[in-house]
Amino acid sequence: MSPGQLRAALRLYVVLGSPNCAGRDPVQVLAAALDGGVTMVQFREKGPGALQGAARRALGGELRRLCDQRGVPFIVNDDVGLALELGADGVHIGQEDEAAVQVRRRTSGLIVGVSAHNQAEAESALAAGADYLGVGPMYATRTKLDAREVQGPAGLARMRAAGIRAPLVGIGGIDAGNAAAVLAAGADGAAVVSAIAAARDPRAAAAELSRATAAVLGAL
Ligand SMILES: C=C1C=NC(C(F)(F)F)=NC1=N
Repeated sequence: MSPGQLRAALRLYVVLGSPNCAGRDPVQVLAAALDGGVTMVQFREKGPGALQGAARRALGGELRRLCDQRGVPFIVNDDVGLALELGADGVHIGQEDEAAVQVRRRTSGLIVGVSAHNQAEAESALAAGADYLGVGPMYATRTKLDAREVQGPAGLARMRAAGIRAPLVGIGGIDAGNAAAVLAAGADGAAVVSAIAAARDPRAAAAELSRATAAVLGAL
């Protein structure tokens, strides 16, 4: 996938696992989100109640198949072995995870995304071979229990001003009401968890976010 294709894929990036789906079947929630127009998917089975072992692998396989059917890139969070086992299109790792350079070596050809909270982390991740950066938290987040301090879209704008040209996606507390500011700050897309996965109507929530992100990118 070229950097240009990756930028387009990052426009509306849903990140989810069973703990984020408000008790609903994550497969049904993802199918609805895909119908609503999400452009990339991250399987992040983490936090209280997360599946482990065979159940985790089975859910990952079902979500992978859904994305395959829709031609949407499927990324696995943290677990490189699971990403390889599921034939994922990529992996997303945090600063505390296996260094991007090791991951790059083990996953030749896969998309490698890395979380970055500041310029130094962004530069080291890109030097290690990251294909895109997840920058946040943009706003107060309901999902990540150990989130770093909220930096807002300004934090992402600072990275662009400092010369970071790589594909960037903002994450943390993003919904249809505040997504535009993240893209206007220079992000290629918005990564969304609860605003879609916990929505009463995930398809409608994804469609509203898809319109919001397309409108800003179209206007830039
Ligand atoms: C901790 C994370 C930070 N950023 C991202 C994403 F936005 F998708 F790149 N995903 C994560 N799991």
